[in-house]
Amino acid sequence: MGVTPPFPAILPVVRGRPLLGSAPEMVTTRLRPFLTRNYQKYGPVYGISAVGMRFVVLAGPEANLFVTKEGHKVLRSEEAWRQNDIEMGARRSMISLDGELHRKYRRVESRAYSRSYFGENLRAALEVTAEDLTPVHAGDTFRVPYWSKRVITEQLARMTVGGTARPYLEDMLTFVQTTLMVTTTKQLPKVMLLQPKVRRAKARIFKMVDDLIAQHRANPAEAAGRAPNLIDDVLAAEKTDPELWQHEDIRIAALGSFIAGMDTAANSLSFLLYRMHKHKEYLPKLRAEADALFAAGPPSAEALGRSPLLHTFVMETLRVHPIAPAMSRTLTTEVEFAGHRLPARTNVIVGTTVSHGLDQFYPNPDQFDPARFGPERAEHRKPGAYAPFGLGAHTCAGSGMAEGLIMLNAAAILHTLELELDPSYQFKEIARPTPSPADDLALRVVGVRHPVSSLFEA
Ligand code: HEM
Repeated sequence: MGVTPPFPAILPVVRGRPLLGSAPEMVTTRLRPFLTRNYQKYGPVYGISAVGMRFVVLAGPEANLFVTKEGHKVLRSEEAWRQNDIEMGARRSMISLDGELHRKYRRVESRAYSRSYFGENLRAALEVTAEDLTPVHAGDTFRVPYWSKRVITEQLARMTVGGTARPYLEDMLTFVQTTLMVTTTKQLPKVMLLQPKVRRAKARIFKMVDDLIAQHRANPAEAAGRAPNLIDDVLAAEKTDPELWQHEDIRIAALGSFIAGMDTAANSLSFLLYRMHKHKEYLPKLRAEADALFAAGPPSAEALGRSPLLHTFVMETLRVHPIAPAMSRTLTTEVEFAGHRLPARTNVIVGTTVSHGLDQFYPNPDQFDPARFGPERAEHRKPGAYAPFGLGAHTCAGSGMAEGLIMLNAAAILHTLELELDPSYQFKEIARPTPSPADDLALRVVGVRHPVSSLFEA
């Protein structure tokens, strides 16, 4: 981050703790309630400081509408993500770019993250789910966060880069989580990147991706008679614009689905599994939907999206447990927002999910209630009310893939297993760096409802 201009004179400023400022509240598990409390106290714009850094928060529906309309003209992503590129050995990546270059990268990379691409590769994703459900038996303990990470990471590997992440799961988690916690959320000191296990993980992951890139070069999709994936798309772009795509940039692009999608989608799936079994009155209906989905073999992506209760459950889970509660940006120019003039170079935090906790949109917002998203109430439809996938130019490029994977895995679990949450379990969240249920979240396998093979049988 660059030098932060002083706060404008009349801006309300949150009083933080001595030296630390509001840093302890900026951990991702505490950020949304903190930004929401201060939105309710000060309105849509206020200042906060954290260990000597100043940020201006733009929050609530006002901020969401402002970013949607004006964000591409006045907000820059580079400062927030540059350190991550450097640590990943790249010159640039989709998320750290702005303007025309960002649009170019996004055009190339987003096809392999899209809903339709997910639909074309659904069977490959379901094969991974099946592999990881097969060893589960009645009486076992189903470790929710571990199972979700293992399955989603492998699904992303097979679908987006045509490889396997099985031998690299621990390396992938160690490298990506530590790097993001140092460079992006800044909750760990830089020295953590020097730990031997992080350096070893980085070397192994880079080798895995470099080998995949080499294999794709040697066997282009068309010649090999297979459908192109993310690496093929990037290599095709390199051919037309070699200066834009040097090896390091291709490598970070190939790692993109893991950096952006592994923890985000897995943690959301874990929250969903927790919610489905905590609010167990919904389970009979959820199981009936899942059984109908698999009645004639694997469902289509469209059928998954049309499952009314499962879909609203996912939406409500993303409202209550958004894994990216806010976005970090820099103002490229002076702007006027909610009656305040903010100078160029101001570090802003856009509290995109503050609206998720406001009574004006979601009556009784702390209550988990999937019916909010049903056609009668559609509480999320009001402008600026719902943004679990961010807003503006950098809105999640993988939202279609994420929703598809989360719903597919949840439906397959509902169809095959009867799981139960211990009623005495005390739910805890951790920030690594995105919010996740704590590692001890587990469900008891009461029984097997249908064999895993039934996921594929017509
Ligand atoms: C429920 C799961 C997910 C959530 C809630 C989520 C949320 C987000 C958010 C909020 C952003 C914007 C970050 C910012 O502006 O600073 C983002 C960006 C992005 N996400 Fe996701 N994400 C999820 C899963 C995924 C998956 C599975 C993929 C890919 C396989 C993915 C790929 C991306 C990419 C490539 C970007 C950068 C887009 C750009 O810079 O233009 N995400 N995501």
